[in-house]
Amino acid sequence: MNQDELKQKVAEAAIEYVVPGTVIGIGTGSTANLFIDELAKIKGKIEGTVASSVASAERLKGHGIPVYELNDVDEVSVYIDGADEATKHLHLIKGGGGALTREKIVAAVAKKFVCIADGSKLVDVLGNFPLPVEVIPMARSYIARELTKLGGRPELRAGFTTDNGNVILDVHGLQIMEPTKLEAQINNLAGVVTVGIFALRPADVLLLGTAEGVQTLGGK
Ligand SMILES: O=C(CO)[C@H](O)[C@H](O)COP(=O)(O)O
Repeated sequence: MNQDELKQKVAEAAIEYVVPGTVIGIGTGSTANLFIDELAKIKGKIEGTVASSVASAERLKGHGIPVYELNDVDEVSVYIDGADEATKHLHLIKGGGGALTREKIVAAVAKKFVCIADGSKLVDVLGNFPLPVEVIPMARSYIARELTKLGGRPELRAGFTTDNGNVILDVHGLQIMEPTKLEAQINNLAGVVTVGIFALRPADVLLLGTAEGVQTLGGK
């Protein structure tokens, strides 16, 4: 099976985690897109969704699935999203698609976070994938210097602006041995909006698409 087929398998498997009659949090990226397409088949069973990006909101609306503002919603039963890297501890790197801040907000609100990914995303140590950091534009140079002090090689994501009007620095060359510590450390830098480490609020469930089938890590 190729990567796209594995993504399709986990997108289908994630439907089991949809709680009928509730608002579902929807992530961003190619795997999340496949999940949206699956969700469309059962759209009558949910109250609606909140989306972690403008792109996902558009796709949901295209299927006729209601999309609410997060501020108008009291509860999100489950958040379903992809990842760029994941460990067996369910720590993640996210933000390859640039939606990390809204993804982290919806994940924080959700009662359960189900991460869906093809098996190639499972790693022993996070950091091979360049770590995205969303930064207020005026702090870009300062944050780049601070990230260099932490041992990384930050690169501005050229020509890219987030849905929040900010820039992204992709940090190469980090071996993230202590994800919760580094997440807090980078988040504490003045001018950082969000770092793409999801460890302080890890996934609750990780569904991995493999040639042998969908592997489930974490709780049900
Ligand atoms: O964090 C993300 C977007 O900001 C995505 O979840 C991540 O980039 C994985 O994307 P894909 O499902 O296309 O492999």
